Amino acid sequence: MQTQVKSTLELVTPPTHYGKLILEDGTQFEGLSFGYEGSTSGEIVFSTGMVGYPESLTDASYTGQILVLTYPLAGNYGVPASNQWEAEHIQVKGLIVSNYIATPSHMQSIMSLGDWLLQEKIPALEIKDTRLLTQHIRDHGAMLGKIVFGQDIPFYDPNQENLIDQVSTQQVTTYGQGPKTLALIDCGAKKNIVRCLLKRDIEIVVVPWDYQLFASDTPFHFDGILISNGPGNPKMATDTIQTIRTALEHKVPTLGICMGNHLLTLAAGGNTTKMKFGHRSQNQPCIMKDSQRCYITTQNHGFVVSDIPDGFEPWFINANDGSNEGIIHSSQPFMSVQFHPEAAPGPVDTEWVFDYFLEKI
Ligand SMILES: NC(=O)CC[C@H](N)C(=O)O
Repeated sequence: MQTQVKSTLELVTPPTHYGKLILEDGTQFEGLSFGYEGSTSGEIVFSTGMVGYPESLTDASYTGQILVLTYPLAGNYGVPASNQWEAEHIQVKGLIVSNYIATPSHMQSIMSLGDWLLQEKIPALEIKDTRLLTQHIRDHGAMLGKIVFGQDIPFYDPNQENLIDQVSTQQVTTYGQGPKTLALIDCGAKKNIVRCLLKRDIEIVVVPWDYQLFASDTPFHFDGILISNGPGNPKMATDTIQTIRTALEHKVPTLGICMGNHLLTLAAGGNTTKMKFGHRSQNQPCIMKDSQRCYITTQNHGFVVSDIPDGFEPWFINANDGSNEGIIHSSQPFMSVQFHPEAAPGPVDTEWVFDYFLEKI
C-alpha cells in the first residue's frame, strides 16, 4: 500500500476500501476502490487501447458494460472538460484498471478520474492483474461480471435489452448548414461524428433511432442517411432496420458506423453474430478491398457481420483475425464500416470515409 508523506513528515495511510469483481463463471478478483462504492453488474469487456479513457468512458456503445483497461496506467492525465467527451455523462457501468494514478498532470485536466467516477456514481476497482483477467476473457469468451461492495447483487445481461432505446436522443436537432442535408440516426452516436460532419459543409438532422424518416409528414428533406454507433445487440433495433430497408428501396445514399454496419447488413438481408470477445482498441488493422492499404483503426464492438448481404461485398477485412470490417454495395451508394472514422479516441486515418460518402450524396 502507498503511503503519503505530509509536510510535517507525519506518515498517513490513505483509507482503503476493497470491492470484488466477480465473473459469471465464479472467477473473482479483489480490488481497491477508486470510484463510487456501490455494486454494479453488466457484461465485462476489455480494451487494449493505450489512450483515450475519457472518450471511451463516455462512448454510449459501452452502455451496460464493465470496461477493463489493459494499458497499465489509468488516470495519469486526468479528465478534460465535457466538450471533449463523447456523451454528457459516463456510459460504462464500471471500470477495472491495473494501476490508478490519483495525481493527474495535463494542461486540459479539470479533475481526477477518481473524482469524475465518484461524481457520476460509477464503481471502479484497481485489481492489479488485468493481464490475467483479460487472458481469462480471451480464453473463455465474453461473459457477465459484477463489482460488489458488501451485499451481493444478481448478474445482468445487457444484450437481452434494447439499449439503443435507452441512449438515443428523444428529439430532432439540426446542426450546421450546407447545400445538402444528412439525416443522422442516433443509436447512441458519439459526439465526434457530428463534430466531423460540421467540418464538411453539410446540414445534419439528428433523429431518434425509431424516427419515421419516410413518413408522409416528415418535416424536412434529406439527401443521405448516416446510422451511428450504438450499444447492445443490433437485432434489437427493429425500427431502425425497417427505416434502412426503406432507404435502400428508395436508393438513398446510406453510411453505417459500427452498429450502423450491423443494421445496414441486417436491413439488406445479411446477418450478424456475437464475437468471442470483440475488438476494443485504437490499433485494429483493417485492409481495404482490392488494395494493399491497411488502416489503423479505432474500434469498440462485440458483434460482427457474419453474412454479407446480396449485392454487397466486403469493404474492409481485419488483418488480425480476418473478420469483416465493413461492406459496400457493388452499384449503389450504400456502405458501412465496423471501425470508427470519427476516432475519439485514436487515429484519424479513416476520417476520409466521411468525404467518400458525402461525395455520393
Ligand atoms: N460501437 C458500436 O456501435 C458497437 C455495436 C454493437 N453494440 C457491438 O458491440 O458490436
